[in-house]
Amino acid sequence: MSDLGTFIAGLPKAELHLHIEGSLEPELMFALAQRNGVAIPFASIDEVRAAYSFSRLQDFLDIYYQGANVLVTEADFHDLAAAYFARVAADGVVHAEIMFDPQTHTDRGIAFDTVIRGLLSAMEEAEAEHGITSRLIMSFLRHLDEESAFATLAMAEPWLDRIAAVGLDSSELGHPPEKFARVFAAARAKGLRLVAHAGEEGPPAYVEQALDLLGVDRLDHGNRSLEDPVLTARLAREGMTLTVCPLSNLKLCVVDDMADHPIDRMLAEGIRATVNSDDPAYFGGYVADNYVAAAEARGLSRQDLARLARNSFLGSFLDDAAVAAHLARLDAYVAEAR
Ligand SMILES: Nc1ncnc2[nH]cnc12
Ligand SMILES: [Zn+2]
Repeated sequence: MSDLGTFIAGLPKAELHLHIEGSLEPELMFALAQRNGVAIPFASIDEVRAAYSFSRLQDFLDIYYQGANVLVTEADFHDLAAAYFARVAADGVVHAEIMFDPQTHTDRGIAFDTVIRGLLSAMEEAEAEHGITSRLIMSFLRHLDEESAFATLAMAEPWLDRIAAVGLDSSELGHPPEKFARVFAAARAKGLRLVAHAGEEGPPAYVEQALDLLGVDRLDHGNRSLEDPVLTARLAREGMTLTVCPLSNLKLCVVDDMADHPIDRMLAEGIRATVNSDDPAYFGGYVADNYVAAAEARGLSRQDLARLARNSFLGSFLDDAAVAAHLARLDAYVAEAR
């Protein structure tokens, strides 16, 4: 590993933008397809990987929802999340706030309880085995209607003490945040934190809606905010965390080239940007790979990388004491590496 790679792998960090269904590696997809007798339209693992070529978000989503069909039992959800935690333990991840999409599973007859029990047991194990703490974010699929989101929130009722936040993902264009303003208000009233994807493919106006109509605590992606200088200044002024995903942006053509990635511009504008993997099994890398790709393409310094890791704790839903402890460990690591 390069010096840069070694520094990044050891840098304590939180991952704040990770869809657990997007960490389904082709090897596990095949194993689960066999275990559950589910047919998949691929003859080999190489064929699966060859299909991962996308020119927009929707190309990816079509394949991602198809892949999720192999997830059936509580053990499947457990194994999926356990594989993620084992993998990112090597990436310096000490805390992860992971999204799951209940509707992807409940709409095909899998019980909400099956999904969440599997994920929660893997999260408990990850803390014991890898020292990684984690939180759950329940994301609503924005291509579905408000009624379906409300039904999902109702299913989550017995589990609210184990869910940190709700999120909003899937096809952005044509599904503005305003469509979910009432569901987000209801989630807020139940004590949940709020995050939403906005400004990945959607315009700056969608980011404004996420802030003003949903009242999000954190913004997923947010790239297109930079098209609007007033919005850019507002995000910086309000200390809004952006969970940016460089390899995802490249794979989904949000940027044409990593050399054009705006991560350092976000930092220069004073935005609390973080680096995350989004759907690592589909986009060619886990969180440390995202730091390395951005650092190499944009010439990020160790100071920039430490800033990004620092932002990941500041933008997390951990309490102040836990954030302070992580920051102290991060500072010690950076001082030691000098
Ligand atoms: N990058 C992304 N954007 C929107 N929805 C998603 N679901 C999983 N990954 C996503
Ligand atoms: Zn995402």
